[in-house]
Amino acid sequence: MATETIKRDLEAGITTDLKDRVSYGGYLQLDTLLSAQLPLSNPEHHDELLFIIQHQTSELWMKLIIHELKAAIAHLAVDDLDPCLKILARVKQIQRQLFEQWAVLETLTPSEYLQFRHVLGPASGFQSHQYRTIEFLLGNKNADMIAVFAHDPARQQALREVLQSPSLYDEFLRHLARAGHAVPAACVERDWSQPYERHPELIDVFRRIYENTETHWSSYHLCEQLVDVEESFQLWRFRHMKTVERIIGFRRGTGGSSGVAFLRKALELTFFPELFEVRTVIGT
Ligand code: HEM
Ligand SMILES: N[C@@H](CC(=O)c1ccccc1NC=O)C(=O)O
Repeated sequence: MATETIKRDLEAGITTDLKDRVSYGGYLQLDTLLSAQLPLSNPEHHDELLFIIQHQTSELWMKLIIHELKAAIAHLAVDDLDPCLKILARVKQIQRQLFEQWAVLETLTPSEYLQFRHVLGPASGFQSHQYRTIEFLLGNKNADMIAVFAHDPARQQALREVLQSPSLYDEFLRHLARAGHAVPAACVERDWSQPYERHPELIDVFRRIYENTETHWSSYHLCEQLVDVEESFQLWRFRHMKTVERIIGFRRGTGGSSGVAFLRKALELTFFPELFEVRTVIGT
């Protein structure tokens, strides 16, 4: 039998002269991106690159989530629900990428991680300003969280500004008030930097929406998108906690917290409490 060569020919139309033109690597700033992985272990530990890239890809996706959530908030502020719905559908898919990515890091064993953990010093994901920005944009306001950015006043100020602005949920409630729903005045105007307090009156607002879906279709759809986003966020937190548990057990974190116990407490936090509470009462 004749030997068959497996080869794809370059088509005549394929551009090969990219001098002074927009190229793949140039457009994407790949020199910058791919030179930003600098393991600290010496001699370099094989698995430190995995650790760095898992974090960097997570931070890139977080950058996009922030971009999208800020746009969603701006659309809600002018009662533009349709683009907001589309954005949240995208955010949900990015979140899926983020929580499914834990499977990659979970191939790191405790033995491997402990061989380079010491190079991390006091660094910790607790100091991720993008993660904290997302939490604030979604409405988990906690001024104490910005203390760890004291070494970087510009970042700390940027976070303070997000802390002091209405969250996605705040803007949704303001929209509902403008649309004629009986939203308590305390939800429409308040000190946005304070933690959100649940308002039982809102359960009736959401009950009306969930029991009259035809009349309130867009709001109903948005409620469900918010529930998706919260659930995806919780799945990320849960998988982070389980990954940490299997890699460092119940050791303290490099950031100084109790570790797994601290992460587990975050699972009790909720961004949109009334949207979960309404589920118990509709149809009753
Ligand atoms: C071996 C892998 C990892 C371990 C052992 C680990 C461990 C921990 C621990 C113990 C904390 C609590 C704070 C502390 O005392 O340090 C924490 C917080 C955090 N980590 Fe990780 N982590 C890992 C990977 C990641 C990755 C890949 C990300 C993605 C960006 C991440 C993001 C975060 C964030 C955002 C927090 C703050 C969570 C909160 O405030 O509730 N971690 N991590
Ligand atoms: N807190 C982790 C260290 C850690 O995971 C970490 C260290 C530096 C940069 C990001 C990290 N990721 C998440 O916390 C630990 O206690 O091992």
